[in-house]
Amino acid sequence: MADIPVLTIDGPSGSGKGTIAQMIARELGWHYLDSGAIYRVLAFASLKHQIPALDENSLVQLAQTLDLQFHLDDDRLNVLLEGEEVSQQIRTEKAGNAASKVAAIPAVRAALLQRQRDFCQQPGLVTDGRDMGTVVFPDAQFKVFLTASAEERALRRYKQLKEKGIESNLSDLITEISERDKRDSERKVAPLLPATDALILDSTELGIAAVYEKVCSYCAI
Ligand SMILES: Nc1ncnc2c1ncn2[C@@H]1O[C@H](COP(=O)(O)OP(=O)(O)OP(=O)(O)O)[C@@H](O)[C@H]1O
Ligand SMILES: Nc1ccn([C@H]2C[C@H](O)[C@@H](COP(=O)(O)O)O2)c(=O)n1
Repeated sequence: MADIPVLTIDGPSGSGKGTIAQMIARELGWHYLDSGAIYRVLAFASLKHQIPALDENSLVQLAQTLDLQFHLDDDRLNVLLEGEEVSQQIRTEKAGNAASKVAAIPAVRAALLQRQRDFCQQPGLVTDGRDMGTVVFPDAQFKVFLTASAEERALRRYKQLKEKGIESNLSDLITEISERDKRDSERKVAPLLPATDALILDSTELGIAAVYEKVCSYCAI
């Protein structure tokens, strides 16, 4: 793993991690891991298999055996659970919150660690999440922590939902995002935190193209 280049992009929900990570993975032809999607699929699968939220042993067993596939297309990431397309279902705010809750269980995180590391293959890996630079790939050559104000991130989510024809309430989104930030940042294991050697980028005032340019220049692409 040591000689495989890895770029980690961590940050809170809606900061633009996935957008930038996918752009760079496509540009370089590197593998792409959306680690948040794993937690989202796990939460979704636990509902599908009717596992009670407090049944940690069953959740861990599900995490160990989760039948999950990712395919990165030209314009989106396709996610399959047990062969069934779930890309849209796992992207709701409800699914994000459910993911944040299962992700706070230390044994669940431990069960998913090697699965994430297995994505590290030649010619390289771009990955986004909360603990990619701190826990999963601590030796990554390039680490970015991408952030933005909660208001700006909620506004991005509001526009994203509107484009999909889904009406939402901006102040509810700000509340949901802030609550998720708090849970992800305050949990005991692998909290949302910049790695000490990460480039910290605040994108509140930056568009996608400007963030992409800054990350490319940091990685000397
Ligand atoms: N710098 C930016 N300026 C404006 N809009 C942006 C910027 N970066 C991303 N967006 C938009 O914000 C929305 C959320 O972006 P994205 O899904 O990449 O965030 P994320 O950090 O991966 O979120 P999550 O953690 O919830 O998966 C998308 O609609 C995306 O197009
Ligand atoms: N490395 C990761 C990635 C994600 N999570 C948890 C916490 C998030 O709120 C949730 C959904 O992630 P998203 O798709 O919004 O990036 O999953 C985590 O704990 N660690």
